Amino acid sequence: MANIRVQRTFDALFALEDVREIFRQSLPSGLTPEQEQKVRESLAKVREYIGEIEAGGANTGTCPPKTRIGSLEIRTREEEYINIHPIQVAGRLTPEARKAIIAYGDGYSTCDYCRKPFRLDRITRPGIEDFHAELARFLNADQARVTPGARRAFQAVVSALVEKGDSVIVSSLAHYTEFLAVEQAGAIVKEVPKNEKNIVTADATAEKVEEVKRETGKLPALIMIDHFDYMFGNEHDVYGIAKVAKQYGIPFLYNGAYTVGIAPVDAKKIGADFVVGSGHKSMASVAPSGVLGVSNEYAPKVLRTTQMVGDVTKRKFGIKEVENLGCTLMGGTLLSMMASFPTVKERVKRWDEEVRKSNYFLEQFQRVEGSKVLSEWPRKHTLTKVDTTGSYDTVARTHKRRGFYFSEELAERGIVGEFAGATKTWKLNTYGLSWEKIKYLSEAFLDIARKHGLNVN
Ligand SMILES: Cc1ncc(COP(=O)(O)O)c(C=O)c1O
Repeated sequence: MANIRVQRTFDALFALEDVREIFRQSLPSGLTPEQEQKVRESLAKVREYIGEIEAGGANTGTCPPKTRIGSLEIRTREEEYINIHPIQVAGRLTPEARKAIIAYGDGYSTCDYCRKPFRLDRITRPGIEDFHAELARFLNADQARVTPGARRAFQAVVSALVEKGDSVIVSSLAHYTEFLAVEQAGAIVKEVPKNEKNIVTADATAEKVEEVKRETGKLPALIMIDHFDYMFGNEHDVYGIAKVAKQYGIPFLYNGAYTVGIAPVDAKKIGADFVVGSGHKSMASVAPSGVLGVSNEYAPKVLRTTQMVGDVTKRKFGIKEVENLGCTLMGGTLLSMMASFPTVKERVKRWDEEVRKSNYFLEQFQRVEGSKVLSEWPRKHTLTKVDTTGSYDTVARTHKRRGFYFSEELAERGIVGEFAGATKTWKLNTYGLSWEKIKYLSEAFLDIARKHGLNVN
């Protein structure tokens, strides 16, 4: 059953969009009588829906779920549930970003006032140029660009710096998109082994550099390391690894897919030549979006501009950047990132509190006998891999719904985002939950355990 007020909020927003569409279809001289009539009808609906929202009072009430409005399937997950999905939580939009999508959703909406020199990061209305400068300051990088996802930033850097047959060092917990960027360049990946605590260290990275040098007679062309990996959410020694990279004169790419936008990141302090972030993962932005910070040392290569001239037409393309294929985020994606940015800049200052909440929840979680944390402990991140083989999974073994009983128990309590049916090892992320929700979440896990006869300490 859906929540009446959430449902009607969507109904009202959609009816208002119908009104907007009528204005878009009308001539500059004004509405026709038929259009006037349609506007009146849609506004009457908006009033009706608002009436129902108000009548809901403090008690939200429920109504039959409506999954579609017109042809559009609606999604109310973030409104109706506590979402602990490992990769979704910090990409959740701010209200400002949602409004930005309404205002700038049209395809090339960023280009309304694009003037010479015709490049996205030089557009001043809306203030995209200023945003780029602010973004560079935020990352403490010399220059910044937006990209269609972190993966496209890896691709831009690798394509500029790595030649066919080169080696690129990545972590043994690296994301697959780093592998693909290297593969596309015709190079090969060399993984730094993780230690027994699932951490990638500076020493292990230096050993790998030596190994590559011995085997190929050449230094690796690039080192790319994830500050926090996606498998455990463990912290890796990016500061030490940056020093190793510097000693060998190898460019260092810091993968901040799990930090940029939620935790403070300072390219200069880290010693990174490149900082990559993911908008839809950690910057409250629409997908696909990402950011790339570049040092002045490498900007001439990675941000090189086109020199190509058409042999017949003699056309040239100004200052378009080759690795970025000219412009990147041309509509609602970028505007959502810009609209969320003030919130994002503030929220990174509260990272310690987010980590405290993560630790609090996991302390409670481990009170259920047999529930374990597989990530480093205490937590330094809100993304965590857990093992419930010795607890919730013991119930699943004989339950008629198998592992799905656990997802259903969580959903009944308004919690979603765990891997449905998984009761052995799985991941969760508590980022952005208030203390109230963290306590509710903790209690829900304990409650499910007690209900199924598990021991709670
Ligand atoms: C560690 C890490 N790096 C990079 C990426 C790719 O990010 P994007 O989807 O922004 O390209 C991911 C995505 O899950 C990730 O977990």
